[in-house]
Amino acid sequence: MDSPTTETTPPPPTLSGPFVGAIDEGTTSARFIIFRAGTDEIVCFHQIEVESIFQKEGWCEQDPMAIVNTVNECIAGACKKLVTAGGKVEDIVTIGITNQRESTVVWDRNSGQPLVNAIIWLDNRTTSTVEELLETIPNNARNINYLRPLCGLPLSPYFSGVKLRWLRDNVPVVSQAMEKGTAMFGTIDTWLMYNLTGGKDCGVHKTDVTNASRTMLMNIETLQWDANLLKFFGLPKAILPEICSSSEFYGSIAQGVLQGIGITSVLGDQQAALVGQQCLAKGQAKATYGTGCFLLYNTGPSIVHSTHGLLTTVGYQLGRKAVPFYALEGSVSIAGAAFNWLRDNMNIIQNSGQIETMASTVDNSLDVYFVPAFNGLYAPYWNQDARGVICGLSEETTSEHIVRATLEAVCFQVRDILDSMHKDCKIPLAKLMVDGGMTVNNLFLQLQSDLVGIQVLRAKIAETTALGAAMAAYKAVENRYQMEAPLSKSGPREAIKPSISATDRNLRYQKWKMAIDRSLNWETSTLPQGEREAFDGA
Ligand SMILES: Nc1ncnc2c1ncn2[C@@H]1O[C@H](COP(=O)(O)OP(=O)(O)O)[C@@H](O)[C@H]1O
Ligand SMILES: O=P(O)(O)OC[C@H](O)CO
Repeated sequence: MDSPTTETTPPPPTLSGPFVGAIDEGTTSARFIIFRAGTDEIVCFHQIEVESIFQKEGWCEQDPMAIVNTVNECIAGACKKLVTAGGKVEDIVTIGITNQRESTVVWDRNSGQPLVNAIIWLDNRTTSTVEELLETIPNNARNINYLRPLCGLPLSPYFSGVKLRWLRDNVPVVSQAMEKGTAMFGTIDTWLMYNLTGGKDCGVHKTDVTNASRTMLMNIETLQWDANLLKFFGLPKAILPEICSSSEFYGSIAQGVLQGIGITSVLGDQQAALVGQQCLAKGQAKATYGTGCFLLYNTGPSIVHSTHGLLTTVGYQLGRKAVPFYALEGSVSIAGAAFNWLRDNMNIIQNSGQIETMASTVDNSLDVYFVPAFNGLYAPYWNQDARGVICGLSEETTSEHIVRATLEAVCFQVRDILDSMHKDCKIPLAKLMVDGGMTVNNLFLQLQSDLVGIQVLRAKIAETTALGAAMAAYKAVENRYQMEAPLSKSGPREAIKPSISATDRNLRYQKWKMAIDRSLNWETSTLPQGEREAFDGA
């Protein structure tokens, strides 16, 4: 018979801490990942898809409460797995937040409830707002780059300031709350932080420099909200969160399984991936392929203003007194999202596991080029009136060719960006570090290497975004921690090298450019006079 002590004493934990947790709230899914502190070892994680709502053509929303609930479920799920695996939740020393950027939430200060659905970053409803704002630029200049010297960004529906202005102009409950001083604005990091730290009762209202640098409202040099930018957009400062560094104490979790644990990092997901890939020195770059694709090139403490369509953004600031590091960014709005479209709208695939299998059954895309400009084209074109086109269809074209052309479309968009980076920075990249959901696809990485003519290095772990948030969070609580130190699974990364000739590559890129030409300005293109009359008369 067991002794009484054996019966009452819990088994000793078999998984020892310290651990660091990271919330990664992406466009397609949310996850909570628990790392062994100071390493890239994932102890456990829990992931749940987040539903997007498409009310009208070009619109994309998410329910802010569903985002919070999903994140809480992910936290509970991962912590349960930790305990099942023999770990202790108390050994989670801190947590970080990383998030889809630019997506905009407005809520009521008194109730803590959202006033509207979150407008997601790739939502295109604000094209008319951009047009109206362009009209206000002095000397009738209509220059999308007018605000670049202040915020590093072109005027585009992509950024939060434009979305916020649209809400002010089109949703009375928001404009009234702005006037009364009861509205609060946040990107997804801020909304999560506010809810996790107590909501209307004691929730903190803060963001970090990387997320703030995507609003068009923050001055890229001072890293503070800018009076001239606020005036341009006609927005009140009182609704904005306090801007903090990416690695410092923000607040403590108010309830639930992690109650009392501090939140000590916030980074936009692309900047978090830059950190997670350890691109911590000037000249290093990474590309993350998720819903969209985002290539960030670390420019060190200097601000480089692009003249070739890239964004100037904050890379990270790891501590209140730390020097901010900047980045040049090339943003592609539709990358993995094109496969969601093939699945949900076209029924060409049923799941992402089929993508590589299908695309591998054909040797090439049979001269099919797909520009998935569903919501316009971001870098380097910044053409909000572009729309998707599929060119080169023939009787022989099959769904396999279209799937392969979709993979190639992401690769060509990355080439567009790398060409711009080369022009802006003068030094061509020798290697590209890659991560994100699409990089499990081996064929895709080979195509990326082939179509750009560059060595592609796959990250050791897929979750570099969460890892970056965990690294920045741990840095804030453990000052002996060296972020540049090798991570536990480091060692040589898998390298994929180009396997086609430069002539072939350049020929195919020229065809891509022809497809791009057909996609640009589609929305506003007018029919030739005769055809217009025939159309109107029909
Ligand atoms: N094997 C695959 N091949 C190509 N694309 C894939 C594959 N697996 C997933 N994806 C795409 O990757 C995206 C999800 O990646 P993820 O990094 O989780 O995105 P996010 O951070 O935006 O939520 C989806 O759009 C999906 O279509
Ligand atoms: O959801 P992802 O990972 O494609 O990232 C979204 C970006 O942050 C949008 O700028």
